[in-house]
Amino acid sequence: MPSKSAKSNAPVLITGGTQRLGLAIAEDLLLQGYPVIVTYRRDKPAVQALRDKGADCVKADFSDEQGISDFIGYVLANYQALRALIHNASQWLNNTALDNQHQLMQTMWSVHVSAPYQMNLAFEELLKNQAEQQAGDIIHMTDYVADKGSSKHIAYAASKAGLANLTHSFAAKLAPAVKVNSIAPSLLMFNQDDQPEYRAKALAKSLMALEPGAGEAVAAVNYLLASQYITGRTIGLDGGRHLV
Ligand SMILES: NC(=O)C1=CN([C@@H]2O[C@H](COP(=O)(O)OP(=O)(O)OC[C@H]3O[C@@H](n4cnc5c(N)ncnc54)[C@H](OP(=O)(O)O)[C@@H]3O)[C@@H](O)[C@H]2O)C=CC1
Ligand SMILES: Nc1nc2c(c(=O)[nH]1)N=C([C@H](O)[C@@H](O)CO)CN2
Repeated sequence: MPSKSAKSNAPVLITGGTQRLGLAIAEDLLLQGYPVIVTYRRDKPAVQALRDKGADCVKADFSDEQGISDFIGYVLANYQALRALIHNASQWLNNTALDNQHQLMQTMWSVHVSAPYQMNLAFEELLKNQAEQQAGDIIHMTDYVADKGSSKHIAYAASKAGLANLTHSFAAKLAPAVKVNSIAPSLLMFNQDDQPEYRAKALAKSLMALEPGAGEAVAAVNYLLASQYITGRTIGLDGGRHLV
């Protein structure tokens, strides 16, 4: 059973929950006593480690329609309620990541917009089924560049803007049983292959000029889960980048 701090024994579903921010969120919620479902694409040690902690780890690729449909079918066949749905899965593709620009935009749209859109619709009743005491939650992990754009990640930024727009529509559609919010990070965690020059430039983009780590995202998720009132809003985790 979940700890006192966990308001419901319905699971939290985190897409892309086996590395970096998603993994940190999944591990924190497991420690609080929430049941957790995570999705992953690539096998890695964290998958078994999460299974050992009781998580349901489901292999799923949201870059195509069948992958999204298969995953939705699995959840509907195996679960009757969800405490929260956290759309974290993402590919940070730059403008030249694929030769075919149509495929690049399709992939970004599929992972960042179509998959969250279809899951939000398909899981509406599951999120409402647990709302006896606490509203259910949908959290969209967007990005600072959803508002500002990105010259090097154009399709990525556009798709994150689409995801941010889903927050407005679904907040209005699902209230008051379900709250729907975005978390819009800028730099939280570098990638292992980020070079010193890139790191220095990235740090200089914000007033705080630091790499805070996954804890910022974990704290923001917990704030939203605990709130009775916030919906249709975006929490910016960007170190004051908008004022630089
Ligand atoms: N890290 C940061 O500083 C920032 C992060 N964000 C956002 O926060 C979220 C988490 O960031 P971060 O932890 O760095 O994310 P990652 O780049 O580490 O990706 C998270 C997960 O998404 C999964 N994923 C990728 N493509 C697909 C796909 N086609 N179908 C299903 N799953 C997929 C991956 O699964 P697998 O590993 O199994 O392939 C991966 O584990 C993302 O939405 C990101 O855009 C925004 C701004 C800054
Ligand atoms: N899916 C991902 N999206 C983003 C990542 C990432 O690693 N995976 N990283 C960033 C950067 O940190 C950027 O915010 C600062 O350079 C953006 N999105």
